Amino acid sequence: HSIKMAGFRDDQKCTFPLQSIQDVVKLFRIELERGDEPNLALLSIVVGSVENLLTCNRYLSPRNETESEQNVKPNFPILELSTVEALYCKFESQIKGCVDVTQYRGNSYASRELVKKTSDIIWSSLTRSYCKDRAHLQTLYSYLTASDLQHDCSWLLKLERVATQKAGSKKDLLSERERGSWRYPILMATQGNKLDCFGVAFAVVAACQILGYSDVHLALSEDHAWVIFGKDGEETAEVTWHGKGNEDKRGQPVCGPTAQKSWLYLNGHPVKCNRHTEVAALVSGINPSISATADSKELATLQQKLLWLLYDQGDLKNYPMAIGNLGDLEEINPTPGRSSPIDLFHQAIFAAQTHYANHHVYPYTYLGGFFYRNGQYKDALEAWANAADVIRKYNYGREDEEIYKEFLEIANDLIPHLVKVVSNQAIEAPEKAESNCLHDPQCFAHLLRFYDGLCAWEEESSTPVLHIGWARPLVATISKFPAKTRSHVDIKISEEKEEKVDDEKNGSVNRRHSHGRRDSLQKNDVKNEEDIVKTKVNGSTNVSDKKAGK
Ligand SMILES: CC1(C)CN=C(N2CCN(c3ncnc4sc(CCF)cc34)CC2)S1
Repeated sequence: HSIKMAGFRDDQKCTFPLQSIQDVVKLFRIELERGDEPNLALLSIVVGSVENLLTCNRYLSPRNETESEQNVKPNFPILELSTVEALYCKFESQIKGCVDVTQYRGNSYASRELVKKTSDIIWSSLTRSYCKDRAHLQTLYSYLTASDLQHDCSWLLKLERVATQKAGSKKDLLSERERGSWRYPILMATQGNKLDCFGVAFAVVAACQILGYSDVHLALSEDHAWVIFGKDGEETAEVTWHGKGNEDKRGQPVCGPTAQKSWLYLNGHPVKCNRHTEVAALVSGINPSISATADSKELATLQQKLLWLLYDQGDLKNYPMAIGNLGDLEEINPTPGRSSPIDLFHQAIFAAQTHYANHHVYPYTYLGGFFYRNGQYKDALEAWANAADVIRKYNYGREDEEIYKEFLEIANDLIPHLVKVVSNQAIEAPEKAESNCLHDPQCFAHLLRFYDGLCAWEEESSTPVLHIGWARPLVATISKFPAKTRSHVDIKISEEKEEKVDDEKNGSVNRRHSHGRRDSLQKNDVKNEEDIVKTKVNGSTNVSDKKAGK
């Protein structure tokens, strides 16, 4: 008897075996367009299998045997239904085997105990020690199989190669399909569950979906993931670890002072996923990298097509990072007739401004990075200044290292390089001096606003941000702007009552004051009104006579 197909419907089964990018896109389309929820575990296993075959197991398929590893270009592996079903069944029986839902019967919403129990099952089954920030550990495929299988599998390959040589002719070469079905019992035999921190959170949500809890959803910040559940998704729970050397807080709600002011938790503005946004997170997490220098073109194309599918369904509207990922992919390989990278990055910014009160940094660093790579340096400086206008709303904490590194690289690597390039341009092409960044007061104004945001981030923070390592590049950068340019920047000192604009209470309306600068009070929650000396930093190109020393 064939194994009862574990909950796979005919319309899912009919797309197998998956042999091309189109086949995978078709399976996702079926899952996303049907009335019922898309099956997160199924899609994660499929994506993980394809990613593994296209990036890790390159030498496993016969096509690669003859050619050298480097120039091999398998167009696409064959993914059998039996392989996917076997892994799905393994996950389903593990979850259902460990959670006795009868003790949670009655309340249709998940309880904190259930979420914690599900997290414990995933957590306790992970391999003891492994490199947590390795690539390709984000899907259930990685959790249900072992990447060290390849080493176990080498004897299998030697055996086959010997068998093939003995057989002599090609016809005896086992087809991928025959070998595939033959080989997977080895897949099943080897334990070795590995997941990265995002993968654990995703696995918990996929497990809760299998247990029938449609209220358990993924919550995503720019560097962490947790779950929301209960009526209206009001409850939160940590289900995974974050960073290195931090005690995990699994089972605890996301709240309290750390969550309020730290960038890691986005001050109450995380992406709260539904099932479609969870599929978008899974697709965003596809990692095409084969090595530090090579990417799988097929996998990048698959990711791009799946993101456009989700985009067209409206599933990226409240997910700025996914739109940003699509913008990066479009820069590398533009899809005819589709939005340009810059349009996509602006859509990501709009999404962050609309849904998350402009509390996300990455939409601006996606845009800034694009302008930087394309030599549009003034626009890059403006985007980075806008990124700094976001981070000023937060207090820097010890778990915010990722965004600290992001700003460190911009300030101490990208901007100094940018300034070096434009100062060489000014020397090589003096006739173009007028359009040169170093002669444009607005560029200098963007630079000052960038650093002002970092200073405001540091104020009231438990941990300092800037130190001497920042000062040297800053001095070098400022000194490249001629005094004439610097003098054109109007720095108006205006004495005025600052009414306090509280991000939280006023729906975090980002009020601009009369002189157009973000109120740094927003994050200080100053209760009583104070005389605040506000400065205006705005590059005005019109030279006031006295300023020009006339
Ligand atoms: C402008 C950039 C430096 C380029 N890539 C960036 N990212 C790549 C993709 N990233 C992401 N893309 C989609 N969804 C998520 S959820 C998440 C937190 C861990 F769960 C990260 C992340 C993280 C940010 S930011």
